[in-house]
Amino acid sequence: MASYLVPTLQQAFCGVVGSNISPNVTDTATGISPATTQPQSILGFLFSFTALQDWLKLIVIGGVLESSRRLFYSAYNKFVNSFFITAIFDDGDDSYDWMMVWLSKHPSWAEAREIQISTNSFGLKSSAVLIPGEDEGASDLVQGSRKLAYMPRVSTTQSLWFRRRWVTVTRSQEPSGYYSRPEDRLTIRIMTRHHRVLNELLQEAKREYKAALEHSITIYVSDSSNCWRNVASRPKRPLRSIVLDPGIKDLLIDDAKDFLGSKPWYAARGIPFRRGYLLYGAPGSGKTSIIHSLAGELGLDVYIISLSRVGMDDNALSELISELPEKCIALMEDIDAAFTQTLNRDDEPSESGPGERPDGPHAREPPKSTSRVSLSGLLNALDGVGAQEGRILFATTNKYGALDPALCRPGRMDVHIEFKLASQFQARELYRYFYLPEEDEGAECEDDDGSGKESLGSGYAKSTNLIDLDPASDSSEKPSTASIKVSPRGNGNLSRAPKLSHREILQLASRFADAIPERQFSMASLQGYLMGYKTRPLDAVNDVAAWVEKEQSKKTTATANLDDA
Ligand SMILES: Nc1ncnc2c1ncn2[C@@H]1O[C@H](COP(=O)(O)OP(=O)(O)OP(=O)(O)O)[C@@H](O)[C@H]1O
Repeated sequence: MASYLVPTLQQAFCGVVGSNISPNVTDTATGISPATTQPQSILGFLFSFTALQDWLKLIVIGGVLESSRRLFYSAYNKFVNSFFITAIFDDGDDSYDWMMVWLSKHPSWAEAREIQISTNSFGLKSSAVLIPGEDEGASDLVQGSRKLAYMPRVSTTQSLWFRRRWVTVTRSQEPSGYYSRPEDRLTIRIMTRHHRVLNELLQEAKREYKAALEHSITIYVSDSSNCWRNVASRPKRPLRSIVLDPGIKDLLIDDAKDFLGSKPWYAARGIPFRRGYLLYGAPGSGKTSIIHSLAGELGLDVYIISLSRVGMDDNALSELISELPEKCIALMEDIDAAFTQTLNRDDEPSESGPGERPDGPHAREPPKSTSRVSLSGLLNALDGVGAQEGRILFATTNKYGALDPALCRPGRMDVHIEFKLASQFQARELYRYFYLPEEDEGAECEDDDGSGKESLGSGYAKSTNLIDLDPASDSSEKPSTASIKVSPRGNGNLSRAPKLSHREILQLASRFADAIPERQFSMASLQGYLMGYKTRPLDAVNDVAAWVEKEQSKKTTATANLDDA
């Protein structure tokens, strides 16, 4: 074919060249100029039968070559891939966050030459603020701050070693969703034939991620598309910081721990593996705080179910509850509000049982429901067929009496606990914890047995000159801020705190508690009062009687106004 094509093309080419040399020369035989004949002869040649045969041959040979090339590459890729496991992680999935946190700490990943700097939290909900080297000596996360992450730029592939296996990591952006918005994707290829190595990598990444969250709990809420979204990580609150009447905290923690370890027991008896706690009582008495603290103690995430969320109805609620993970705390705050929003949330807490409305002058009409979640929808969601097993449900309310008995029955709410206004015992313990937050358990015991030993762990340094804190003693000897030496220690407000011994704090705590009338003030209001005396424990005690008087007269006026209305 080539032997045929070459002379013909040469002939055509020469004709064209010739026409350029003497463009005005006309072919005498035909009367047509060569410039017009040459393209026609080329076209004629190209579509002649013999040439078409040659084209066909070219196409067939080209096709065979291309197919063999593709076949070879696909076989080659298959062969190479058989030595690798490829895992894809999409942004928005928890596993993506595990991997990103793990990778951001990996030396090879951080040594990339084309770097993207990121303050992203990757679900840890604490943005990175420290530049590497800026925080010598400070441990990450413990102080609530993380280092910036150095990451390879998108579309680059980085390689690293994991358990003597070669791993390549590629960051890319792929269009996703309705508007094809680019979303980050991580592709990890591990040189191994076993999923075991991938699982080990995932386990390590998840472990590190959890360790980063060790000092915090993760809070989830449902978004407008009815999916659970990780919205915050909160520092764990020590159980000791919540002061309840003796026995309540132990009851809650023991019961919840016992439940979490009893899955086989429930299965053997065919009882649905769920537990519900109803915490009711005065506002600001620690219901929400104890739930968050328990979540930290039990290592569970908190899923907040808001019955009054826009778009929440029976179906959405049931779907949300069925999507809860196996071990978690589901929290429904102010469970009464969804059905009784016409009631004032600040009404006196009801002493009556569920379904028993208080009679008397303040009794109201049965409240109308304003929520799109119906009571039967809620009941079904809590223990219907789709209800998740293994979850602990906490519900809180200030109006126990307004709740439907069906909602409170065992199986839905197994344990009911009342939270009352502060007792003197609580006031004393609150004061003590407020000014001695770092006191260890041992120190508490030492003092409780009356030995009067002082705590070395006290937030307040040991005082050499003990002052007389006995209120019974002569008023001229009563402690006042003027009689306390102010010793600067460290930076910030605490540097202005006086040096008081452990024993002195305890004595002040007792005096503080004596001034608080039993069950009249919420713990939140006592905490609010002490906040005004962060560095003045003595003034807090000296001024408390006046504060109590003022608050009581405010309450009397408010009640009188309510009666007049
Ligand atoms: N028993 C308590 N011990 C220590 N602090 C408390 C206690 N009760 C309340 N507080 C403090 O008061 C504030 C409010 O508490 P919390 O939100 O837990 O009360 P609540 O009972 O859930 O109130 P509400 O019914 O209004 O939601 C918190 O900052 C908490 O630190």
